[in-house]
Amino acid sequence: MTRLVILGAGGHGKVVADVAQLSQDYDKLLFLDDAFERIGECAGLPVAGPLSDFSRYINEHTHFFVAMGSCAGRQSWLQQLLAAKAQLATLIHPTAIIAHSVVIESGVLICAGAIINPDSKIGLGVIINTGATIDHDCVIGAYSHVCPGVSIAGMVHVGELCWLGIGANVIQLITIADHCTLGAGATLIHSTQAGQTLVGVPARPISKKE
Ligand SMILES: CC(=O)SCCNC(=O)CCNC(=O)[C@H](O)C(C)(C)COP(=O)(O)OP(=O)(O)OC[C@H]1O[C@@H](n2cnc3c(N)ncnc32)[C@H](O)[C@@H]1OP(=O)(O)O
Repeated sequence: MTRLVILGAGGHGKVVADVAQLSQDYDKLLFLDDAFERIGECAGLPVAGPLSDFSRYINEHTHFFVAMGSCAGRQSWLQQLLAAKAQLATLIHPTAIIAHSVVIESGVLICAGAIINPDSKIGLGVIINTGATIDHDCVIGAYSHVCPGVSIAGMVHVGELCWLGIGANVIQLITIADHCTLGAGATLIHSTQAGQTLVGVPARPISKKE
């Protein structure tokens, strides 16, 4: 028997549970969430306790998955799981199309209809969301979230903890530095500096709210 413990029982958790069930790799699934008493169940599965309970479930037959849309939240809980030597799952929807040479690290979710072309690398804890396309020779840095419908051209390097908003486009050979946010629908045609938020077509930086 292999069990999957999903950390986070929100909307993203439902998507994660659905992909896990379609994989048929798991006999038993359950959620942990700090709002477990209020939520009770998610996608018909039990929400058994708070996130910090994860260590109670660690054994050789249990995998863990962090189902949090927040890049920082995924980073924090994945680091705690790795420190506790928990086994991390990688979940890939059966309709995703992934070239053989693609390297995918652990804790990654690849959603329905995503396409990843040859020699791309997908880092720890990354989300490649519904219908996103990553072309050849790209690197997606750890904990980044490529939102639904994003199109990334060839040889693009995305840093860690980046959030590429729904429907954004990135032309070839761009480097997106760590901690950048690309707004919904943006088209990025120049490389970025760390921590920038960029919006529009072509994408330009906006200042962050205090
Ligand atoms: C399955 C899922 O649900 S995955 C989640 C998918 N969600 C997304 O992709 C959301 C992406 N987020 C966005 O696009 C956000 O608007 C952000 C992060 C870029 C900016 O958010 P905030 O920091 O709150 O900025 P705020 O809303 O105050 O806007 C600041 C300015 O940028 C403009 N702006 C914000 N987002 C965009 C955008 N996507 N395109 C163009 N302009 C934008 C605003 O109109 C505003 O302009 P103004 O100062 O002239 O009025």
